[in-house]
Amino acid sequence: MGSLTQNNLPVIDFTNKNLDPNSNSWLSTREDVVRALEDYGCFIAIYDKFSSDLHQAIFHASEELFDLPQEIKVLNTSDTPSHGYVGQEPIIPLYEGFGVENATTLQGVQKFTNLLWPNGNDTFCETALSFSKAVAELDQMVMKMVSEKYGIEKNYETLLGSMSYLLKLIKYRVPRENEKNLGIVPHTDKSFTSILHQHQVKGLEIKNKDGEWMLIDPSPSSFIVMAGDACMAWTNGKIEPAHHRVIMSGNEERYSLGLFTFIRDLIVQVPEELVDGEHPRQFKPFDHYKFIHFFYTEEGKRSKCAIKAYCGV
Ligand SMILES: O=C(O)CCC(=O)C(=O)O
Ligand SMILES: [Fe+2]
Repeated sequence: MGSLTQNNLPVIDFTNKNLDPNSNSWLSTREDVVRALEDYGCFIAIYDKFSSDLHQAIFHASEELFDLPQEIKVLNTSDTPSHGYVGQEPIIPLYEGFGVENATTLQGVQKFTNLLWPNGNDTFCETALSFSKAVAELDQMVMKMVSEKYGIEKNYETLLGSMSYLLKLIKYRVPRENEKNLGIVPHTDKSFTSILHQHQVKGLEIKNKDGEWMLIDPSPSSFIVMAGDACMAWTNGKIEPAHHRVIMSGNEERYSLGLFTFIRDLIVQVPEELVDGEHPRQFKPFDHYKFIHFFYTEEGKRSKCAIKAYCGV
């Protein structure tokens, strides 16, 4: 168990297992999950909770979305920076993304759908909702394992009550002549956790322990589970987020999806269980959405590690 790797990144199988809490497979998977997150800040989950039909359907829906005219696309706005439509940004000209807030609720997805398709789009709505729910289930399983291992389940349950889910649908176009092939600059996610899913075209690279960039192969049952900056603060630095980037190669446009979790309307604190003489508190209590706003200030963008700059002790 846990010995499988892809380009040196751990691969953890969540399929065909009895993953009831306290079962043997739950406990052994829990060990693998925590080790992977502590060592790499991420892992590749093999997860077949949804069918390959859903995989096809969600990317089909995504193509349809990106084909909308620009004046419709920009209707996808948000009070939170980068949670709405982002496109034609000078530092990442190949990148285009939509944000669906509250994506695990019918209300959230419907709000998005009704905005972009005034006559409705039930297929998009159903597909995006099923996808978000299935991926959120994986996220909750992973973080329950982490919280059990650290003895902070109660604290996690409180966070869970305030969790909000952002679905991002992302497209990278092919670079034009004389344009760089950088899809997205190296970064760590500002989320609590992120789960990425790719469609056919490679491009996602994750930095491993040795500082090498690992290219992650797409597959309909592969999901990249990553810790975000907020998870580092919550775990008092036990789990550090992975640096990742997208590099385009070849002549095909690339589609990807991400489900990002954020904690809304609750001050996040390092659990007492993770603080002792040997492990002093490294982060002050913080508001996750205020942290995101901070990240998009000049000071936030300039900082080497935004979460430490924002609430590090
Ligand atoms: O497109 C991808 O695979 C990565 C996207 C990403 O890193 C992000 O949106 O934060
Ligand atoms: Fe990212």
